[in-house]
Amino acid sequence: MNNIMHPLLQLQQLTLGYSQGSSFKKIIQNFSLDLQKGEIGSLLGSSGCGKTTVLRAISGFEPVYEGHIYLENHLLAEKGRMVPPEERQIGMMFQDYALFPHLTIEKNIAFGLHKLSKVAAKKITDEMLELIGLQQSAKAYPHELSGGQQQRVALARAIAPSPKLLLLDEPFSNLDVDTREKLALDVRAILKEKQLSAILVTHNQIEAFVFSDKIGIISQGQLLQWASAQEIINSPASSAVKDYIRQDVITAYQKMV
Ligand SMILES: Nc1ncnc2c1ncn2[C@@H]1O[C@H](COP(=O)(O)OP(=O)(O)OP(=O)(O)O)[C@@H](O)[C@H]1O
Repeated sequence: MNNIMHPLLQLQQLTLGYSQGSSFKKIIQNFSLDLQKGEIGSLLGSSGCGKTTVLRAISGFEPVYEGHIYLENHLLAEKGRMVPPEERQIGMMFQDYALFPHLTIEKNIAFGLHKLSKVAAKKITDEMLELIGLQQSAKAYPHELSGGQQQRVALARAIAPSPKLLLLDEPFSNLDVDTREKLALDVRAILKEKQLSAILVTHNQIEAFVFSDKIGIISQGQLLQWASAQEIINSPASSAVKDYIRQDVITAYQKMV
């Protein structure tokens, strides 16, 4: 089956928002994008523009008021219909690691594998430990690792159950600048090695540019452009996009490619 004809994720004409008493506050409007299998996307925008709301609708924690969400052509959400989060096969990784402090690193990674046999879970856990380069820390506890190492464990735990899509909500933002850029590149390499599709939410332009195949620029609940970094630099969809992307980000990106 042709991936181009059937994107992994389709967001079609979404309206998202929150009920406030008897009224409805629209946060996201007319929001559409396609993510292909194996593609890494970012949603980039200033605080409060609605990035997390989109991620929460994809993961199944917020309802859709208009439009449709499809994953591998299966309808996940439309008005009045929500496939529960645990049935979506979508992995998640957040900024606050959310590791279990009383469990060792290997037990944290194996947490989502409880339906598998012990042998099968151990095989995947070992593979994940190798993927993130922390085999030596299997028996350690989270507090014994650095912030960057803890985020690697959070990544391993999120991808161990082989989700169809990984959602990352500002996963690098608690880390210092050097660590975050290196980790963003390491995580990208790991996702590419596993051919995993992902969407990152960030307000950090450099992070979005180095991490993603496609960048979605959101302003005031609207998707201004969904395109590769190079397309956004060469052909910004509007003056708002052109004004939004900082020159130092373009310079840094062009040095890297
Ligand atoms: N449960 C809620 N009820 C009402 N309004 C909400 C709720 N959650 C978020 N909002 C509002 O929706 C808007 C978008 O929030 P969202 O968290 O999606 O933005 P964001 O772009 O991810 O911001 P940030 O980068 O600061 O995390 C904000 O104005 C926020 O106040």
